[in-house]
Amino acid sequence: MRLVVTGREGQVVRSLMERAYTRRDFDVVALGRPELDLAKPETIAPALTAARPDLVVSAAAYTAVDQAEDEPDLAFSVNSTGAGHVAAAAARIGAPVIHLSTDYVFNGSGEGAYTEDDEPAPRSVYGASKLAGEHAVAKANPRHLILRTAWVYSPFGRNFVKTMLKLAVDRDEIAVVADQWGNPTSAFDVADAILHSAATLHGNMGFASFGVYHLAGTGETNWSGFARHILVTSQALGGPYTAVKDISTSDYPTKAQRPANSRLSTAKFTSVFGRTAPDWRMSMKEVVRRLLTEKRRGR
Ligand SMILES: NC(=O)C1=CN([C@@H]2O[C@H](COP(=O)(O)OP(=O)(O)OC[C@H]3O[C@@H](n4cnc5c(N)ncnc54)[C@H](OP(=O)(O)O)[C@@H]3O)[C@@H](O)[C@H]2O)C=CC1
Ligand SMILES: Cc1cn([C@H]2C[C@H](O)[C@@H](COP(=O)(O)OP(=O)(O)O[C@H]3O[C@@H](C)C(=O)[C@@H](O)[C@H]3O)O2)c(=O)[nH]c1=O
Repeated sequence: MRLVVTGREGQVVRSLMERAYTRRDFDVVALGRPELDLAKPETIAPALTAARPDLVVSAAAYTAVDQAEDEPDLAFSVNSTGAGHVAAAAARIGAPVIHLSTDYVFNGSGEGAYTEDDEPAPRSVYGASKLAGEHAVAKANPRHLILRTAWVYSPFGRNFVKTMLKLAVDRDEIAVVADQWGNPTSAFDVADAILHSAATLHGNMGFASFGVYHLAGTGETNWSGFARHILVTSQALGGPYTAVKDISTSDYPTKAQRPANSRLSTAKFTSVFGRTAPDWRMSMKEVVRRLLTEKRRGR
């Protein structure tokens, strides 16, 4: 089965390439700029058509949450218009699309974990552009899976785990918000879920499983708890450690507002696809171990 994925250097794209490398049943092709530029709609259909996908994975996005507040037009053109064109091109080729979205579509005032039936109401330009992207994808290609994930980390690109390990080297203490709750998710677990759901869709194309799903690491924490666990794990593996101080959102002003609660219920994905992402602490340990090993090897 040939998967064509948008983006080349993103966390999820690189994790997908790595996970598919050892599998005979998947051939993954990554398309990035300049041949596929989500901000240039005219590049999208030709690049996707030439790559001959059985299924398209729409993983590229404008992900700079604070910067998006200053560049709303670009964020919407990439995350909404561009995503819509990807889904439309896939439909014309006859391919389903798996599109990635975010917990930041919710406003965070809810109490428990959000389900797919809860009403999104984004607080940020990034969240609003991703919600508009969900609508554009669903309209352009009825054969879609929209996977909302959260707090993604990996050995690749920019993410919270890498930031904390870097800050720990020369800070005596890191102050981190303790009043925003969610589910840290390894990009490798997202990649595994994409491969699993792609195989399910391919094996049973008439199966009514298209729609919106939540897919995140099992277990919840806040950013401060996440930071503390990263650093304790790093210390246990011989890496950098520093203390973490709990602060509140008002002590850490940012351009974009983030939800106080963006926990995602993954029950629907589990019940339809028969799979649950591992506990976030287990997956995080593997990523920290790999980052420390790569650092020791000078990579
Ligand atoms: N990171 C997170 O915490 C979360 C991410 N998500 C969603 O998951 C998906 C994957 O995220 P993640 O892997 O972390 O993203 P990254 O930020 O790691 O990578 C984004 C990718 O998108 C590419 N890209 C950006 N703009 C364009 C463009 N105009 N045309 C083509 N490609 C472009 C980037 O290319 P280049 O390398 O050239 O810049 C990069 O390869 C996204 O849809 C994101 O919204 C959802 C929840 C959490
Ligand atoms: C670096 C740092 C961040 N923070 C806070 C700011 C913010 O509230 C929270 C997370 O910060 P970051 O900016 O690293 O993460 P952020 O860019 O908000 O991460 C989001 O990215 C997008 C793409 C998503 O889709 C989301 O699911 C989510 O993962 O931690 C601290 O309190 N102290 C710190 O030293």
